[in-house]
Amino acid sequence: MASFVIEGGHRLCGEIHPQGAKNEVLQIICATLLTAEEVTVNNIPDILDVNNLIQLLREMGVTVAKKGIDSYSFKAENVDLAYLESDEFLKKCSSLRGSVMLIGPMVARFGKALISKPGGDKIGRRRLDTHFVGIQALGADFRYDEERGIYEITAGGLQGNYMLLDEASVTGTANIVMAAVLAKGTTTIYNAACEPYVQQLCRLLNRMGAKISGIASNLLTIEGVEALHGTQHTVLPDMIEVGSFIGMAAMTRSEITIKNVSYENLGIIPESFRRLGIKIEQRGDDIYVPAQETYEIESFIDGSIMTIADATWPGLTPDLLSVMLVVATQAKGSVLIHQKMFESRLFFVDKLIDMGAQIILCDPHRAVVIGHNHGFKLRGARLTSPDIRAGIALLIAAMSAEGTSTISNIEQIDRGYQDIEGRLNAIGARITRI
Ligand SMILES: CC(=O)N[C@H]1[C@@H](OP(=O)(O)OP(=O)(O)OC[C@H]2O[C@@H](n3ccc(=O)[nH]c3=O)[C@H](O)[C@@H]2O)O[C@H](CO)[C@@H](O)[C@@H]1O
Ligand SMILES: C=C(OP(=O)(O)O)C(=O)O
Repeated sequence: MASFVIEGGHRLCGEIHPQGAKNEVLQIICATLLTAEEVTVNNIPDILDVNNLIQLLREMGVTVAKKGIDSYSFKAENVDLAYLESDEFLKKCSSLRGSVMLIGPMVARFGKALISKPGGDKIGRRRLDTHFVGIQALGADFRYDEERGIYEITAGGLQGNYMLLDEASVTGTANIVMAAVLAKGTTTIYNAACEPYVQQLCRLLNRMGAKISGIASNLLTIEGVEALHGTQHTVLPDMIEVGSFIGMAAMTRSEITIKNVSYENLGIIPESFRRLGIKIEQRGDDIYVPAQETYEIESFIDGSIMTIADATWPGLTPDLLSVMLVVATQAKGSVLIHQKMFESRLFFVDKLIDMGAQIILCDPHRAVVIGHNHGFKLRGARLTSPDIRAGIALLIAAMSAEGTSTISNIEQIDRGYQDIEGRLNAIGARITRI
């Protein structure tokens, strides 16, 4: 298990480039299974979750070629269906949340998918009902094999249908869309998730020959087609990384420029940081964050205390709440952070409290943060990274703290952030991997 040793108190200065979006690329890579032709994907981040998924596809028989520094081509001409039954495949799926999105394409193209309970962050219950109910609505049979602990989905041929999802699940919507593109007839998905990840998937599928309309809304209509063909795709910048860098700049009182952020795809993220009092300037497609000695959390118009809560898109992504919480610890004022979606994502605040932050954890979903307004610096500490976003939030806390901190279990951070210490050290951080 690797660790980061962080010397706190150094300001950052300069430009930083966000990597390609993890949650988009996981969908896109799975979608390449929908055709026997070559699909080239650009701007793929070099991170653990993505590399594991690429490796999994290779082992499934997909021809994967590295075309450039961040470009790969995928050709799923000879998929080894027997491998998909093997314990080895199922074990690998269980360590990777993104593997759940193999179901849609596999059922659509080969009529069968097996999957073990997918991995990912341990941040509370993460049910898969939406995925299975949606694919069942297209005519697939679904069975849970208790002995092997696996889900088995089979279909003689999928048939388009109307469905109203019980929740706007991101990966669930992706799975159903990928199944529906090759189904007979028309599928309508109401209460579909419409995060940029899903939008990008739909655009890719349309370039492959699919007929999807309603992209960016919560009502998707998919006219099934006989087959899909090869194409090219470029992954958007990772909006969670962009948000993480905004928070990092504010917390360390640094002046940085985040390059090529695809501003139009950031939704409410910039405004949410502005509500914490952080100044952000859009400069073309870059975000400039000036050095700020202080930032003051806004109140609501009626004077009541600000709440920052997650919601499905175009609401605020839950993946940035840990970062916003940490940033609030040095703001002027108070804020209620309300993590509605996940049940166990706020427990890392105990570590921030040990570092000197003023936080009241009201319940597993809500924490009140009373900012220090930089009047008191957090203290360096020995920390461990419980999940990817708490990990980056703790890294931010450590970078702003007095003294040296150690963060263990940084594999959690590596799941989603490419060479994070290299990129941050290049603009002034002092982070060592041991
Ligand atoms: C690989 C990937 O893409 N992971 C992302 C994806 O996970 P994932 O697709 O697994 O998450 P879901 O969208 O299915 O749901 C996330 C959580 O929110 C709850 N929920 C969801 C929708 C809703 O309307 N109400 C509700 O309460 C679910 O029960 C679940 O606990 O989306 C999450 C929500 O943006 C992000 O945190 C994850 O980073
Ligand atoms: C929760 C996340 O990832 P995963 O869905 O892969 O666990 C995340 O990216 O914040």
